[in-house]
Amino acid sequence: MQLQLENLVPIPLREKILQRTSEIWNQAVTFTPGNFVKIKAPSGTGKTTLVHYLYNIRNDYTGKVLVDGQPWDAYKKDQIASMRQQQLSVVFQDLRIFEQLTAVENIELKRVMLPQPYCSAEKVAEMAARLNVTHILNQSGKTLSYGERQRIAIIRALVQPFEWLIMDEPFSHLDDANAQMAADLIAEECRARKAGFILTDLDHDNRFAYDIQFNL
Ligand SMILES: Nc1ncnc2c1ncn2[C@@H]1O[C@H](COP(=O)(O)OP(=O)(O)OP(=O)(O)O)[C@@H](O)[C@H]1O
Repeated sequence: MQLQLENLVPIPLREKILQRTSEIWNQAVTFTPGNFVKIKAPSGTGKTTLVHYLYNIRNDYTGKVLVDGQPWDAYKKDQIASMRQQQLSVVFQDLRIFEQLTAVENIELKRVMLPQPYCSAEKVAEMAARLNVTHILNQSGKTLSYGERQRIAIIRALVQPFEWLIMDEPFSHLDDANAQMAADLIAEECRARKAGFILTDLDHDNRFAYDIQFNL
């Protein structure tokens, strides 16, 4: 799946953005399939806005987000739903854990979405062990700490097939050791699928061998 931006500018941030230079906003950008992409920016400059545009849950922009050469609004709802099941996965900054479900139910919801699950239940258990969250799998979503929610949201994003994984500050609640374990798992899962990712973050980091980095 090819993702491209063509002169993308968020309408609410237009004045602010056009006063400075950005490697993303108001540019022609092609994200090469399979690449590990980092987008770095200080707080409040639009990382979450960009992630929401890429996943097509917000569209208050001028310019275009092109998916396989077509703007998002050229696709029908069922085509977009199918892309989100098969080609595009996401870790939102606000994590979106369903609080009325347990941690493992949050993961299962995504895993069994397809008639043929991409991952086995054993694989989920293995990922949970790697990220040190086995002991909280049956705990209610409501009671999870932010660091636990973040690791559950990462596993949930990894149980489906995808060509692109979009992640908004995915390690913001994790210490360095846990962040590196999560990064190693993400890199392995992306390589297994020959998939790429687009990750936003505040600062420079060496957690991944990034193919390309942009300043927002
Ligand atoms: N729907 C909206 N209408 C108007 N302004 C908005 C809207 N959504 C976000 N903003 C503003 O746009 C700016 C960028 O917000 P965004 O959440 O994308 O930033 P961010 O880079 O992800 O920030 P942080 O690092 O704090 O998470 C902020 O100033 C925010 O207040």
